[in-house]
Formats: sequence, structure tokens, C-alpha cells
Amino acid sequence: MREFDLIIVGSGSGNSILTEEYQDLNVAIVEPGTFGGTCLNVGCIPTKMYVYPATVAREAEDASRLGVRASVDSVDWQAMRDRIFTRIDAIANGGLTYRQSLENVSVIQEYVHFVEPKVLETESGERITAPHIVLANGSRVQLPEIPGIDLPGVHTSDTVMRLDELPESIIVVGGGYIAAEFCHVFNGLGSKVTQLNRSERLLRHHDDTIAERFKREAALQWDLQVNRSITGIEQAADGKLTVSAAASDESQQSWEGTADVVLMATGRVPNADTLNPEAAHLDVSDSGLLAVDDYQRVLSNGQPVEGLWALGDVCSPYQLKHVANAEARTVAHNVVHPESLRATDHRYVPSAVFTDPQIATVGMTEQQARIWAGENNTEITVKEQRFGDVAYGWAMEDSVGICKLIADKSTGLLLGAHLIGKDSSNLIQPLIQAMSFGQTAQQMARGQYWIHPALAEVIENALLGLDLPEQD
Ligand SMILES: Cc1cc2nc3c(=O)[nH]c(=O)nc-3n(C[C@H](O)[C@H](O)[C@H](O)COP(=O)(O)OP(=O)(O)OC[C@H]3O[C@@H](n4cnc5c(N)ncnc54)[C@H](O)[C@@H]3O)c2cc1C
Ligand SMILES: NC(=O)c1ccc[n+]([C@@H]2O[C@H](COP(=O)([O-])OP(=O)(O)OC[C@H]3O[C@@H](n4cnc5c(N)ncnc54)[C@H](O)[C@@H]3O)[C@@H](O)[C@H]2O)c1
Repeated sequence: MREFDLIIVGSGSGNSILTEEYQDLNVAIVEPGTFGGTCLNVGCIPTKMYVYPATVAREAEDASRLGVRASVDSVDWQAMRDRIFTRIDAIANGGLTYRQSLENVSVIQEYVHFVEPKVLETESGERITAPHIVLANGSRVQLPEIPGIDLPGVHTSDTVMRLDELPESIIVVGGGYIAAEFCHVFNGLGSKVTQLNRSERLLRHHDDTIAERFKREAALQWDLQVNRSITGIEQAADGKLTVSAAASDESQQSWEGTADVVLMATGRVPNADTLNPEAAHLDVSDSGLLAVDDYQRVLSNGQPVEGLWALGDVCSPYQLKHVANAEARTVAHNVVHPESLRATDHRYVPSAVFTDPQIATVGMTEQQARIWAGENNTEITVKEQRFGDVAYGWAMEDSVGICKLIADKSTGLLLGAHLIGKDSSNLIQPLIQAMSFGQTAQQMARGQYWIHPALAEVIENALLGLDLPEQD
């Protein structure tokens, strides 16, 4: 049995806990895959490196509305792909080499699983243990069991960004974050995109106003097929893939579509099961997440296991990098400061969907807020402010963007903020700040200057439009 002071399983956000305070500890980092994890290699970063050029191309094509005649002559997918991954692969390789160069760190490039509490075994049979073990082994793609799912040409977010050529046509299956972002990427870059979604609704966890508006905008940009459940994929001799789908709504007929590439964007599942959590008697939720308390301590029979921590997608329902990073900061502190444990603040977790139009959200949807208000004997006020009604929105001739705010009438505190439209992922930040620090909508609207005529005036006007009494 090899003994360490600390074992970190997974090199995504787990890798970031090694601050200066850890330099005298004997640490093992276990990473069987590409060093740096999902966000760097197959997630947030490469996707956004495709989203940006796709947005540039879309804006060029859309510019004639403003009297600017521009066109996209061609898109050099291979140059784009090589630029993106030359940069990313160097960071991943550099991260691995750096960790391997440290005297106090051993990198173990194998999967591990529990054989007993606090004891892990590698694939080659070596047993390792430590007083502190951090489980940061993320999540993986979830695929439906349908005929043809293993055919070449059927991709997931793990592989589609490394295609040799921009596909002429692509069918994207799913209606969540990944589907929304890749529909924009491939549509913006010039592929013929079809999105196939099982239910009527896209972005099912978003506020109704935003989800409906996105659906409208998506259908204007690419072929959107809703209420269609994928049943199988077949490949013809020329390599083309035919996707079959059953109607999930009685009023519709079954559907078939053909494309060069199929992208399955049907969700991700936590990797808790791959750790053999039963051998360590760890609690796992119905959705497959490792159970943790507010201090990121892993639970066994509802009680924290001493020295066992988890962070990120393996234990977090959010599946977001900024949450994994926040949880990693909590663990980084708590492992070396057991006398003053910190909790992770999960109160106002925002997210953005980098599609076209961009979407950003924090807090309760209107529906959730109405239920909350009923339970808490209060009322809510809701304002939908169109981007097109502020000066910068006029400049953009915007007919899409909305900032929807929901506040508690009795306190003036914001309960939720939901944006769709240009730069939403940035515009939402002051609203997240106000919610996090307990500022009221009135304080936020009138306690500061808003730059005129910046697009942020849409936030100011939305705040002023809430039905709230004036505050001094
Ligand atoms: C296409 C895509 C786009 C995304 N875009 C965004 C975005 O824009 N914004 C955002 O906030 N989030 C985004 N996410 C989500 C984000 O990437 C994840 O929430 C985040 O990376 C999770 O970090 P983690 O440290 O928990 O896990 P990971 O980074 O996945 O790290 C886990 C590591 O553990 C390793 N591992 C797995 N099992 C074992 C085992 N048994 N033993 C040892 N090691 C193991 C894996 O190889 C992996 O490297 C995106 C995800 C995807 C897939
Ligand atoms: N910008 C971001 O923050 C960002 C971007 C990408 C991914 N992510 C994270 O990655 C996670 C995974 O993204 P995702 O889009 O794969 O998941 P998701 O849960 O957002 O969406 C999954 C979609 O697949 C559909 N689906 C599931 N099973 C299906 C089946 N058998 N047949 C047909 N459709 C099926 C669901 O109805 C849903 O529409 C998200 O939870 C998100 O947090 C975040």
C-alpha cells in the first residue's frame, strides 16, 4: 500500500486545490484521461473558442439590417480547430509536465476505485491511501441505448470539436446547454443544422419567457424538430447517417432526417459510480451524485467521513465550472484548516448559455418565485425590459433581447434575473452581485451611475420598472 498525505482524484478543478499551503505535503494526483479535465479539454474553453467565431460570422451575415453589406466567404474549420487545440493541448501537456516535475507530487495515470474506506486501487492493482482524499472525478457523457449509437459519425461533445472537416449537415440531439451551444456553432460556421428534441421545450430549467423566446429564435436559425424521440441511427454506404425519431406528441408523425454527422447532447452523469462507492459505504443520491455536506465532506450514512472530500460534477447538481472552482476553494481551505471549516455558498449560482442569442440566468424562475412567495406570505413583482427600448438597443435595432427581473415586493430584494440577448453573460453580473451582497433593486438602480448609452441601461430600466416603493 502506497501512502500519501493527500490524494486528489481528477485533475480538473481538483488540480487547483494545490495552493502554496500544500507544498510540504506528499500528494498524489490521479488522472487517467487528459490532464486538466473537462472544462479545459472538451468543455467550456474549446466550445467558447468555437462559439466566438460562429458569432462573428452570424453578425457579419446579419449586418445588412444595419446597412452594412458583409458576407462570410468561407470558414477554415481546420485552421480554427488547429488554432484552438494547439493552444489547449499545450496547456494540458504543460500542466501534466509541471505536476510531474514537482518533488512532492506523484501523478498516477490510471482509473482508481475504492476497495475499502479510504483505500483506492488503480487499474494495475496498486493500493493507495491518505488521511485526506479529494474526489473530483467529474461527470461523463450520457447516451441513450439506441441502435446505431456506436456508428462512426455519431459524436458527443468529447469528439465533435476535433472533426477533420466542417460537416455540411449535422443533426444535434438534445435540448439543453450543449445542444444549444453546438447548434449555434455549426449554424454560424455554415453547416445545415437540425436540432431534434424529445419534448416541446428547449432549455427546460430556464424561465418560461426565456425558454420560449430561445425556441422562437432557434427555429428562425436552424431546423428545429421538437416532440421527437430518437429511436435509431443508420449509416448508408456513402457514410451519411439517417436518424429516426418517434413522435412524442400524438399529433405528429414519426420523423427521419439525414446528415453527415450526428451530435448526441443528451446530458451528463456523475462519475461517482466508477469509484465503487459501496466499498467505502458512501452515500450516493438517486441522480448518482456523491452526497456531501456544506463543507464538501463526503457523507456515509448521513455523517461526514473524516478526511474524505468531494467537489465538482461528481457531487454537484449544477455541472458548472465556476461551481466546481468554488467548491475546490472550499476544499483547499478545509483540508489544511480543519479548525475553521468553510462552507460553499450555493445561494445564487448563475449560468450562461453561449448560444445565439446568449442567455444568462440566476436565481428563481417566475414560476418558482410565485410558489416561494405563496409559501412565504409575500408578493413578487416582475419586469420584462426589452433591449430594444434602451438607446444601445436602438443602435443594434434589437428585436430579441429581454431582461426579466423578479423581486420580492416586501423587501425589494431580487429573487431572479433572466436575460436573453447580446452580451447577456456579462450584463447579468451586477445582478448576481446585488443578490449575493443583499442590495435591493432600488439601491442598485439609484445608488450608482449607469453609463449612458451603454447596453447596461437595460438593467437599470428593468430595475426601475419593478413595482417597488422608492427607498432613500
Ligand atoms: C461541452 C461542454 C461545455 C461546457 N461549458 C461550460 C461553460 O461554458 N461554463 C461552465 O460553467 N461549465 C461548462 N461545462 C461544465 C464544466 O466543464 C464542468 O462542470 C466542469 O469541468 C467539472 O469540473 P470537475 O473538476 O468536477 O470535473 P472534470 O473537469 O471532468 O475532471 C474530472 C477528471 O476526473 C477524471 N476521472 C474520472 N473518473 C476517474 C476515476 N475513477 N479515477 C481517476 N480519475 C477519474 C477524468 O478523467 C477527469 O479528467 C461544460 C461541459 C461540457 C461537456
Ligand atoms: N454554458 C454552460 O454553462 C454549459 C455549456 C455546456 C454544458 N454545460 C453543463 O454540462 C451539462 C450537460 O449538458 P447537456 O446539454 O448535455 O445536458 P442538459 O441536461 O442540459 O440537456 C440534456 C438534454 O438531452 C435530452 N435527453 C436526455 N436523454 C435523452 C434521450 N434518451 N433522448 C433524447 N433526448 C434526451 C434532455 O431532454 C435535454 O434536453 C449541463 O448540465 C450544463 O450544466 C454548461
